[in-house]
Amino acid sequence: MNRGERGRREYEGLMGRRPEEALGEVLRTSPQMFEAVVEGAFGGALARPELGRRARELASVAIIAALGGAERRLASHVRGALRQGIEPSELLALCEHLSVYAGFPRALDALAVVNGVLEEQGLPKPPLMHRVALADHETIVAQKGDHGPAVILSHSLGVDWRMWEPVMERLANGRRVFAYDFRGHGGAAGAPRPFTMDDLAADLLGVLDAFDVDRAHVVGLSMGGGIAQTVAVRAPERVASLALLATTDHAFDAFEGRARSGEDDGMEAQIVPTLTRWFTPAALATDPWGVRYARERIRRLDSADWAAAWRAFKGLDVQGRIAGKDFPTLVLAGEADASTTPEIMSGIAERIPGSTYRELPGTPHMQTLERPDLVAAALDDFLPADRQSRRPPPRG
Ligand SMILES: O=C(O)CC1=CCC(=O)O1
Repeated sequence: MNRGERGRREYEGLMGRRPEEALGEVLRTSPQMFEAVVEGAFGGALARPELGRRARELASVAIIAALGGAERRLASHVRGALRQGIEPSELLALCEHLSVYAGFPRALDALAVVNGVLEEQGLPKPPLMHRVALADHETIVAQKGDHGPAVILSHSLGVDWRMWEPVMERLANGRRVFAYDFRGHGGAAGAPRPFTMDDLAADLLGVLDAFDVDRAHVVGLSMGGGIAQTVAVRAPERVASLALLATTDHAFDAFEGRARSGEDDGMEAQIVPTLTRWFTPAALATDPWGVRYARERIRRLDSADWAAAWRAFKGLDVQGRIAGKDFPTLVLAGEADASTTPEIMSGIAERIPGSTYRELPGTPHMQTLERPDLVAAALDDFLPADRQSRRPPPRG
C-alpha cells in the first residue's frame, strides 16, 4: 500500500468520511495542501499504530483546542472522537483538563465547540446536578425531566449515579428522573461508616424529601436493587412501583470475602474479578465507555467505602417481605448475567406474586452500561409517563 492509500484509509478510519468528501474544498483549491494532509500527515505519523485511534483522536482534540483559533478543525476532530467511541462526558472532562494547562479562554472556546457538535448530532445534554444534604452527609443528585411521575434510580456497588446516564434521556420523556450517589460512592464518598441497608434506604427517602416527592417509582440495579427492596419493605407508602434490575433478595456468601479483599489487597486487585462478573467478554475486549467508566470508578473507590458497602449488603433482609405490597413490580434479568443470574432473578419474581419477570437477551450484570437500549425500552414500557401536559395548547 502506498502512502496515499494508507493516508486515505487512516483518514476514513479516524474521521468516518472519505478525505475527498470531507476536505473537498481543500482538494479543489489547493491539491498540494490536500496531498500534504492526506499523504503526509494521515499516511505518515497519524497512521502509526502505537497510538490507538481513540487515544489519537483524544490527543488531536486536546492539541488543537490548546492551540486555539482552529475551531473548524477542532469541530471535525470532536466528531472524529465521538466516532471512536469517546463519550460526551469524556470530552467535557477534557475541556476542564484543558483549562489547567492552556487557560480558560482556550478551554471555554473548546467547550463551545464540543457543545455545538453535541447539539448538531442531537446528543443529550448533561443532566441538571444538585447537591443535597442528607441526615449525616451530602450527596449529589442528577435530574432529567421536569414534569410527570417521579422516578428514582439507585446504582450498583462500586460505581455512582452515572451508570444511569445512558438511559436517563429516554426515561425522562414525561417523567422527572433522579439518579443519586449512595453513601460511600461518588459525591457521597467518605460518608460515615459503618452503615446498614436501613441507612441506605433512609438516604434514598432523604433524596425524595429534598425534592418534595411523596411517592416515587423506585428503580435499583444490583446493590441499588437491594436498597430499593429495603425501601419497599420499610416505607411501602413511598413506593409507586418497584423495578428490580440484576439484583438479589438475599446476601451471598462471597460478600464478606469481597469486603476483606478490598481491605487486604486494595482496589486495583478488585478490577479483574469485578469487571469479569459485570460485562460480557465482547465488551471487555472492545472496551466501550461503560467498561472504562466502571474500571475507573472501582480503581478510585476508597477500599474502606468498598468494604463498608459489601458489609451493609450482607445485612439485606427483604426476602419474602415484598409479597402483597400494593404496587406493581418489574424484575428485569440479564440473560448473560454471571452474578445475579436469571435463576436468582426468577426466584425473586416467584416470591413476589403478581410481579412481571423479563429477561434481556445477551445482557450481563451491568445492564445499563452494556445494553442501555434494552433497559430503557423495558423501563419505558413499565413506568407510567405524562406525555400530555406539556403539549402546546390547541390553536384558536
Ligand atoms: O456481583 C456483584 O458485583 C454485585 C452483586 C452481587 C449481588 C448483587 O445484587 O449485586
